[in-house]
Amino acid sequence: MPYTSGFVIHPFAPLPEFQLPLAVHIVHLSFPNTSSAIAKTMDSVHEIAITGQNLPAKYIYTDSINPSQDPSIPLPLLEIPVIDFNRLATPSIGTGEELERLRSALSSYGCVMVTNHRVASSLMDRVRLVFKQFLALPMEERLKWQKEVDGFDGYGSDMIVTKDVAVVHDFTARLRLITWPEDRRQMKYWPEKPHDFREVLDEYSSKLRVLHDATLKAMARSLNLEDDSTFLKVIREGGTISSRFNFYPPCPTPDRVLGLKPHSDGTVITFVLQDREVEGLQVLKDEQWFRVPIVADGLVLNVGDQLEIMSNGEFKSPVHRVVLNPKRERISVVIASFPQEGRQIEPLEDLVSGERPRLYRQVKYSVVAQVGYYHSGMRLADVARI
Ligand SMILES: O=C(O)CCC(=O)C(=O)O
Ligand SMILES: [Fe+2]
Repeated sequence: MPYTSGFVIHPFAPLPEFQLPLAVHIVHLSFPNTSSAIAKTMDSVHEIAITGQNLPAKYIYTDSINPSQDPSIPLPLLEIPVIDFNRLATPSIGTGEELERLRSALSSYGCVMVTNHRVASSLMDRVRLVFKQFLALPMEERLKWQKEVDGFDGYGSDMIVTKDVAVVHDFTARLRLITWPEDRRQMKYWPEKPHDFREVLDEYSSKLRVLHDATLKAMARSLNLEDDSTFLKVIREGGTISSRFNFYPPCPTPDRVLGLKPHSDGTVITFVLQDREVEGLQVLKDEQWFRVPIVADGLVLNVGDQLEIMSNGEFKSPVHRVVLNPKRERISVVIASFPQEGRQIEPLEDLVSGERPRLYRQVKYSVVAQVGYYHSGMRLADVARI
Protein backbone atom coordinates (compact mmCIF):
# COMPACT_ATOMS: atom_id res chain seq x y z
CA MET A 1 0.00 0.00 0.00
CA PRO A 2 1.59 3.25 -1.04
CA TYR A 3 0.60 5.51 1.84
CA THR A 4 -1.12 4.63 5.11
CA SER A 5 -4.16 2.63 5.94
CA GLY A 6 -7.04 4.88 5.16
CA PHE A 7 -5.30 6.32 2.12
CA VAL A 8 -5.55 4.20 -0.97
CA ILE A 9 -5.10 5.20 -4.56
CA HIS A 10 -8.37 4.24 -6.17
CA PRO A 11 -8.07 1.86 -9.04
CA PHE A 12 -10.77 3.33 -11.22
CA ALA A 13 -9.56 4.78 -14.46
CA PRO A 14 -9.11 8.51 -15.01
CA LEU A 15 -12.32 10.08 -16.18
CA PRO A 16 -12.52 12.17 -19.30
CA GLU A 17 -12.26 15.83 -18.31
CA PHE A 18 -12.21 14.70 -14.69
CA GLN A 19 -15.95 14.60 -14.17
CA LEU A 20 -16.73 12.81 -10.95
CA PRO A 21 -18.40 9.43 -11.41
CA LEU A 22 -22.17 9.40 -11.26
CA ALA A 23 -22.10 7.58 -7.97
CA VAL A 24 -20.50 10.57 -6.33
CA HIS A 25 -22.73 12.53 -4.09
CA ILE A 26 -22.08 15.59 -2.05
CA VAL A 27 -22.60 15.62 1.68
CA HIS A 28 -22.85 19.11 3.08
CA LEU A 29 -21.36 19.55 6.46
CA SER A 30 -22.27 23.14 7.00
CA PHE A 31 -25.73 24.21 7.96
CA PRO A 32 -28.00 26.89 6.61
CA ASN A 33 -27.86 30.20 8.37
CA THR A 34 -31.05 29.85 10.38
CA SER A 35 -31.42 29.92 14.13
CA SER A 36 -32.51 26.27 14.29
CA ALA A 37 -29.31 25.42 12.51
CA ILE A 38 -27.27 26.69 15.41
CA ALA A 39 -28.18 23.71 17.57
CA LYS A 40 -27.08 21.35 14.81
CA THR A 41 -23.65 22.90 14.66
CA MET A 42 -23.07 21.57 18.18
CA ASP A 43 -21.85 18.59 16.21
CA SER A 44 -19.11 20.64 14.58
CA VAL A 45 -15.48 20.07 15.35
CA HIS A 46 -15.14 23.27 17.29
CA GLU A 47 -18.08 22.54 19.56
CA ILE A 48 -16.91 18.99 20.17
CA ALA A 49 -13.64 20.47 21.31
CA ILE A 50 -15.27 23.03 23.57
CA THR A 51 -17.77 20.74 25.21
CA GLY A 52 -15.48 17.70 25.33
CA GLN A 53 -18.14 15.42 23.81
CA ASN A 54 -17.07 11.95 22.82
CA LEU A 55 -15.90 11.90 19.27
CA PRO A 56 -18.50 10.81 16.72
CA ALA A 57 -17.48 7.70 14.77
CA LYS A 58 -17.13 9.63 11.50
CA TYR A 59 -13.79 11.03 12.72
CA ILE A 60 -12.30 7.73 13.82
CA TYR A 61 -10.04 5.48 11.76
CA THR A 62 -10.57 1.83 12.58
CA ASP A 63 -6.87 1.07 12.19
CA SER A 64 -4.16 3.07 13.78
CA ILE A 65 -3.06 5.75 11.34
CA ASN A 66 0.48 4.48 11.75
CA PRO A 67 0.24 0.70 11.90
CA SER A 68 3.90 0.07 11.26
CA GLN A 69 5.03 2.62 13.76
CA ASP A 70 5.52 2.16 17.48
CA PRO A 71 3.36 5.02 18.81
CA SER A 72 5.76 5.59 21.69
CA ILE A 73 8.57 6.42 19.28
CA PRO A 74 8.13 9.83 17.68
CA LEU A 75 8.49 10.01 13.92
CA PRO A 76 11.78 11.42 12.63
CA LEU A 77 12.09 15.10 11.90
CA LEU A 78 12.23 16.03 8.21
CA GLU A 79 15.50 17.61 7.15
CA ILE A 80 13.53 20.06 5.11
CA PRO A 81 15.69 22.08 2.71
CA VAL A 82 15.88 25.73 3.75
CA ILE A 83 15.69 28.32 0.99
CA ASP A 84 16.87 31.85 1.61
CA PHE A 85 14.41 33.96 -0.35
CA ASN A 86 16.70 36.96 -0.17
CA ARG A 87 19.36 35.06 -2.09
CA LEU A 88 16.83 34.03 -4.74
CA ALA A 89 15.78 37.62 -5.23
CA THR A 90 19.16 39.38 -5.12
CA PRO A 91 21.22 38.45 -8.22
CA SER A 92 24.53 39.78 -6.86
CA ILE A 93 24.65 37.28 -3.99
CA GLY A 94 24.45 33.94 -5.68
CA THR A 95 21.00 33.60 -7.22
CA GLY A 96 22.20 30.77 -9.46
CA GLU A 97 23.27 28.55 -6.60
CA GLU A 98 20.08 29.17 -4.63
CA LEU A 99 17.96 28.54 -7.74
CA GLU A 100 19.63 25.18 -8.18
CA ARG A 101 19.04 24.36 -4.49
CA LEU A 102 15.38 25.29 -4.97
CA ARG A 103 15.02 23.14 -8.09
CA SER A 104 16.70 20.17 -6.52
CA ALA A 105 14.65 20.42 -3.29
CA LEU A 106 11.36 20.73 -5.13
CA SER A 107 12.16 17.77 -7.33
CA SER A 108 12.94 15.47 -4.40
CA TYR A 109 11.05 16.80 -1.35
CA GLY A 110 8.42 18.95 -3.09
CA CYS A 111 8.54 21.29 -0.13
CA VAL A 112 11.02 23.74 1.34
CA MET A 113 11.23 26.03 4.35
CA VAL A 114 11.45 29.60 3.08
CA THR A 115 13.35 32.07 5.26
CA ASN A 116 14.26 35.74 4.80
CA HIS A 117 10.99 36.12 2.91
CA ARG A 118 10.44 39.77 3.84
CA VAL A 119 7.21 39.09 5.70
CA ALA A 120 7.65 40.59 9.16
CA SER A 121 7.58 38.21 12.06
CA SER A 122 5.27 40.61 13.90
CA LEU A 123 2.76 40.40 11.03
CA MET A 124 2.89 36.60 11.10
CA ASP A 125 2.17 36.75 14.83
CA ARG A 126 -0.76 39.12 14.27
CA VAL A 127 -2.22 36.68 11.72
CA ARG A 128 -2.05 33.87 14.26
CA LEU A 129 -3.47 36.14 16.95
CA VAL A 130 -6.52 37.38 15.04
CA PHE A 131 -7.44 33.81 14.15
CA LYS A 132 -7.11 32.71 17.78
CA GLN A 133 -9.26 35.67 18.81
CA PHE A 134 -11.84 34.68 16.21
CA LEU A 135 -11.88 31.10 17.53
CA ALA A 136 -12.44 32.38 21.06
CA LEU A 137 -15.63 34.24 20.08
CA PRO A 138 -19.01 32.81 21.10
CA MET A 139 -20.42 30.34 18.62
CA GLU A 140 -23.20 32.73 17.52
CA GLU A 141 -20.59 35.27 16.49
CA ARG A 142 -18.49 32.73 14.56
CA LEU A 143 -21.55 31.41 12.79
CA LYS A 144 -22.22 34.82 11.24
CA TRP A 145 -19.36 34.00 8.88
CA GLN A 146 -20.44 30.44 8.21
CA LYS A 147 -20.11 28.85 4.77
CA GLU A 148 -23.16 28.38 2.57
CA VAL A 149 -24.31 24.82 2.03
CA ASP A 150 -22.47 24.39 -1.25
CA GLY A 151 -19.98 27.20 -0.94
CA PHE A 152 -16.27 27.22 -0.28
CA ASP A 153 -15.71 30.57 1.37
CA GLY A 154 -16.52 31.05 5.04
CA TYR A 155 -16.18 29.27 8.33
CA GLY A 156 -17.02 25.62 9.02
CA SER A 157 -16.04 22.09 8.13
CA ASP A 158 -15.29 21.32 4.51
CA MET A 159 -17.89 20.13 2.07
CA ILE A 160 -17.34 16.42 1.62
CA VAL A 161 -17.56 14.91 -1.83
CA THR A 162 -17.58 11.15 -1.54
CA LYS A 163 -17.76 8.12 -3.70
CA ASP A 164 -19.77 5.25 -2.18
CA VAL A 165 -17.08 4.67 0.40
CA ALA A 166 -17.24 5.72 4.00
CA VAL A 167 -14.98 8.72 4.27
CA VAL A 168 -13.36 9.44 7.59
CA HIS A 169 -13.79 13.12 8.33
CA ASP A 170 -10.97 15.50 9.17
CA PHE A 171 -10.95 16.81 12.71
CA THR A 172 -10.55 20.44 11.83
CA ALA A 173 -12.59 23.61 11.45
CA ARG A 174 -11.58 26.02 8.75
CA LEU A 175 -12.13 29.55 7.61
CA ARG A 176 -11.48 29.95 3.92
CA LEU A 177 -11.43 33.30 2.17
CA ILE A 178 -10.41 34.29 -1.36
CA THR A 179 -7.97 37.17 -1.01
CA TRP A 180 -6.94 37.88 -4.61
CA PRO A 181 -8.02 39.30 -7.00
CA GLU A 182 -9.75 41.82 -4.80
CA ASP A 183 -12.95 41.79 -6.84
CA ARG A 184 -13.32 38.08 -6.06
CA ARG A 185 -13.30 38.70 -2.30
CA GLN A 186 -16.58 37.80 -0.68
CA MET A 187 -16.61 40.25 2.18
CA LYS A 188 -19.74 38.76 3.75
CA TYR A 189 -17.54 35.90 4.97
CA TRP A 190 -14.68 38.08 6.25
CA PRO A 191 -15.05 38.29 10.04
CA GLU A 192 -15.44 41.76 11.55
CA LYS A 193 -14.38 40.48 14.94
CA PRO A 194 -11.72 40.80 16.17
CA HIS A 195 -11.93 44.37 14.87
CA ASP A 196 -8.61 44.17 13.01
CA PHE A 197 -9.17 40.76 11.38
CA ARG A 198 -9.83 42.17 7.91
CA GLU A 199 -6.99 44.66 8.06
CA VAL A 200 -4.49 41.99 9.17
CA LEU A 201 -5.57 39.51 6.49
CA ASP A 202 -5.45 42.23 3.86
CA GLU A 203 -1.90 43.15 4.84
CA TYR A 204 -0.70 39.56 5.16
CA SER A 205 -2.24 38.42 1.90
CA SER A 206 -0.74 41.32 -0.04
CA LYS A 207 2.72 40.54 1.38
CA LEU A 208 2.24 36.86 0.55
CA ARG A 209 1.17 37.71 -2.96
CA VAL A 210 4.46 39.44 -3.58
CA LEU A 211 6.29 36.40 -2.19
CA HIS A 212 4.07 34.06 -4.21
CA ASP A 213 4.73 35.85 -7.48
CA ALA A 214 8.48 36.10 -6.93
CA THR A 215 8.63 32.44 -5.94
CA LEU A 216 6.77 31.26 -9.05
CA LYS A 217 9.15 33.33 -11.15
CA ALA A 218 12.18 31.86 -9.40
CA MET A 219 10.77 28.37 -9.98
CA ALA A 220 10.45 29.08 -13.69
CA ARG A 221 14.02 30.44 -13.78
CA SER A 222 15.30 27.38 -11.96
CA LEU A 223 13.99 25.28 -14.88
CA ASN A 224 15.62 27.66 -17.38
CA LEU A 225 12.27 28.65 -18.87
CA GLU A 226 12.61 31.54 -21.26
CA ASP A 227 9.65 33.44 -19.83
CA ASP A 228 9.83 33.51 -16.05
CA SER A 229 6.12 34.45 -15.86
CA THR A 230 5.05 31.16 -17.41
CA PHE A 231 3.69 29.66 -14.18
CA LEU A 232 2.49 32.99 -12.86
CA LYS A 233 0.31 33.51 -15.94
CA VAL A 234 -1.86 30.62 -14.83
CA ILE A 235 -2.79 32.63 -11.74
CA ARG A 236 -2.95 36.02 -13.44
CA GLU A 237 -5.28 34.74 -16.18
CA GLY A 238 -8.37 34.27 -14.07
CA GLY A 239 -6.82 32.32 -11.20
CA THR A 240 -7.23 33.08 -7.51
CA ILE A 241 -5.27 33.16 -4.28
CA SER A 242 -7.04 31.97 -1.15
CA SER A 243 -6.34 31.98 2.54
CA ARG A 244 -7.30 29.05 4.73
CA PHE A 245 -7.22 29.30 8.50
CA ASN A 246 -7.07 25.81 10.01
CA PHE A 247 -7.98 25.01 13.61
CA TYR A 248 -7.12 21.58 15.04
CA PRO A 249 -8.48 20.88 18.52
CA PRO A 250 -6.57 18.68 20.96
CA CYS A 251 -7.48 15.02 20.63
CA PRO A 252 -6.99 12.34 23.29
CA THR A 253 -6.68 9.58 20.65
CA PRO A 254 -4.33 11.05 18.05
CA ASP A 255 -3.41 7.65 16.65
CA ARG A 256 -6.97 7.15 15.38
CA VAL A 257 -8.02 10.65 14.35
CA LEU A 258 -6.39 12.99 11.84
CA GLY A 259 -6.48 16.74 11.54
CA LEU A 260 -6.11 16.40 7.77
CA LYS A 261 -5.95 13.11 5.91
CA PRO A 262 -2.97 12.37 3.66
CA HIS A 263 -3.20 14.54 0.56
CA SER A 264 -1.24 16.58 -1.87
CA ASP A 265 -2.48 20.10 -2.46
CA GLY A 266 -4.63 20.66 -5.54
CA THR A 267 -3.01 24.08 -5.86
CA VAL A 268 -0.33 25.68 -7.98
CA ILE A 269 1.70 26.44 -4.85
CA THR A 270 0.91 26.67 -1.15
CA PHE A 271 2.54 28.59 1.71
CA VAL A 272 1.91 27.30 5.23
CA LEU A 273 2.31 29.51 8.27
CA GLN A 274 2.59 26.99 11.08
CA ASP A 275 1.64 27.27 14.72
CA ARG A 276 4.52 28.81 16.68
CA GLU A 277 4.60 26.05 19.29
CA VAL A 278 2.62 22.97 18.30
CA GLU A 279 3.85 20.63 15.57
CA GLY A 280 1.43 18.59 13.50
CA LEU A 281 2.34 18.79 9.81
CA GLN A 282 3.95 15.61 8.47
CA VAL A 283 5.33 14.80 5.02
CA LEU A 284 5.62 11.41 3.35
CA LYS A 285 9.05 10.86 1.83
CA ASP A 286 10.34 7.52 0.55
CA GLU A 287 7.26 5.84 2.11
CA GLN A 288 8.10 7.13 5.57
CA TRP A 289 6.29 9.88 7.49
CA PHE A 290 8.42 12.74 8.81
CA ARG A 291 7.52 15.58 11.15
CA VAL A 292 7.96 19.02 9.63
CA PRO A 293 9.93 21.14 12.08
CA ILE A 294 8.77 24.50 13.33
CA VAL A 295 11.31 27.04 12.14
CA ALA A 296 10.94 30.46 13.73
CA ASP A 297 9.54 32.78 11.06
CA GLY A 298 9.88 30.15 8.32
CA LEU A 299 7.09 29.51 5.83
CA VAL A 300 6.62 26.03 4.39
CA LEU A 301 6.28 26.09 0.61
CA ASN A 302 4.55 23.10 -1.03
CA VAL A 303 4.36 22.36 -4.72
CA GLY A 304 0.72 21.67 -5.68
CA ASP A 305 -0.59 19.12 -8.19
CA GLN A 306 -1.19 21.77 -10.86
CA LEU A 307 2.48 22.74 -10.82
CA GLU A 308 3.65 19.13 -10.76
CA ILE A 309 1.71 18.60 -13.99
CA MET A 310 2.79 21.87 -15.64
CA SER A 311 6.43 21.19 -14.77
CA ASN A 312 6.10 17.72 -16.34
CA GLY A 313 7.09 16.19 -13.00
CA GLU A 314 10.24 18.32 -12.53
CA PHE A 315 8.61 19.49 -9.29
CA LYS A 316 6.80 17.00 -7.04
CA SER A 317 3.68 17.76 -5.09
CA PRO A 318 4.32 16.17 -1.69
CA VAL A 319 1.86 13.97 0.21
CA HIS A 320 1.33 15.41 3.67
CA ARG A 321 -1.10 15.16 6.57
CA VAL A 322 -1.81 16.83 9.89
CA VAL A 323 -1.77 14.88 13.15
CA LEU A 324 -3.36 16.06 16.36
CA ASN A 325 -1.82 16.80 19.73
CA PRO A 326 -3.41 15.05 22.74
CA LYS A 327 -3.28 18.15 24.92
CA ARG A 328 -2.87 21.24 22.82
CA GLU A 329 -4.79 22.84 20.01
CA ARG A 330 -2.93 23.85 16.88
CA ILE A 331 -3.57 26.43 14.17
CA SER A 332 -2.08 27.06 10.76
CA VAL A 333 -2.75 29.65 8.07
CA VAL A 334 -2.37 28.67 4.45
CA ILE A 335 -2.12 30.92 1.40
CA ALA A 336 -2.55 29.00 -1.85
CA SER A 337 -3.01 29.75 -5.54
CA PHE A 338 -5.40 28.10 -8.01
CA PRO A 339 -6.01 28.19 -11.77
CA GLN A 340 -9.26 29.51 -13.18
CA GLU A 341 -12.11 27.02 -12.97
CA GLY A 342 -12.17 25.04 -16.25
CA ARG A 343 -8.61 25.94 -17.29
CA GLN A 344 -6.74 23.20 -19.09
CA ILE A 345 -3.54 22.26 -17.28
CA GLU A 346 -0.80 20.31 -19.02
CA PRO A 347 2.99 19.96 -19.14
CA LEU A 348 4.78 22.95 -20.68
CA GLU A 349 6.09 22.19 -24.16
CA ASP A 350 9.53 23.49 -23.11
CA LEU A 351 9.73 20.76 -20.49
CA VAL A 352 8.89 17.92 -22.84
CA SER A 353 11.70 16.45 -24.92
CA GLY A 354 13.05 13.20 -26.34
CA GLU A 355 14.85 12.52 -23.07
CA ARG A 356 11.94 13.66 -20.96
CA PRO A 357 8.70 12.53 -22.56
CA ARG A 358 5.39 14.01 -21.57
CA LEU A 359 4.35 12.42 -18.26
CA TYR A 360 0.82 13.83 -17.77
CA ARG A 361 -2.24 14.24 -19.94
CA GLN A 362 -4.18 17.48 -20.11
CA VAL A 363 -6.63 17.97 -17.24
CA LYS A 364 -9.31 20.54 -16.65
CA TYR A 365 -9.13 22.33 -13.32
CA SER A 366 -12.32 21.82 -11.32
CA VAL A 367 -12.62 22.63 -7.67
CA VAL A 368 -15.35 20.06 -7.02
CA ALA A 369 -13.39 17.27 -8.71
CA GLN A 370 -10.39 18.34 -6.66
CA VAL A 371 -12.31 18.01 -3.40
CA GLY A 372 -13.57 14.62 -4.59
CA TYR A 373 -10.04 13.38 -5.22
CA TYR A 374 -9.01 14.65 -1.81
CA HIS A 375 -11.68 12.72 0.05
CA SER A 376 -11.10 9.59 -2.01
CA GLY A 377 -7.39 9.64 -1.18
CA MET A 378 -6.35 10.35 -4.77
CA ARG A 379 -3.78 12.76 -6.12
CA LEU A 380 -4.72 14.64 -9.26
CA ALA A 381 -1.11 14.33 -10.40
CA ASP A 382 -1.41 10.52 -10.18
CA VAL A 383 -4.75 10.46 -11.96
CA ALA A 384 -3.32 12.59 -14.78
CA ARG A 385 -0.17 10.50 -15.10
CA ILE A 386 0.17 8.86 -18.51
O1 LIG B 1 -1.94 22.68 8.99
C1 LIG B 1 -0.95 22.52 8.28
O2 LIG B 1 0.19 22.62 8.73
C2 LIG B 1 -1.08 22.16 6.82
C3 LIG B 1 -2.42 22.42 6.23
C4 LIG B 1 -2.61 21.79 4.88
O3 LIG B 1 -1.93 20.89 4.48
C5 LIG B 1 -3.68 22.30 4.00
O4 LIG B 1 -4.47 23.17 4.43
O5 LIG B 1 -3.75 21.83 2.84
FE1 LIG C 1 -2.19 20.56 2.36
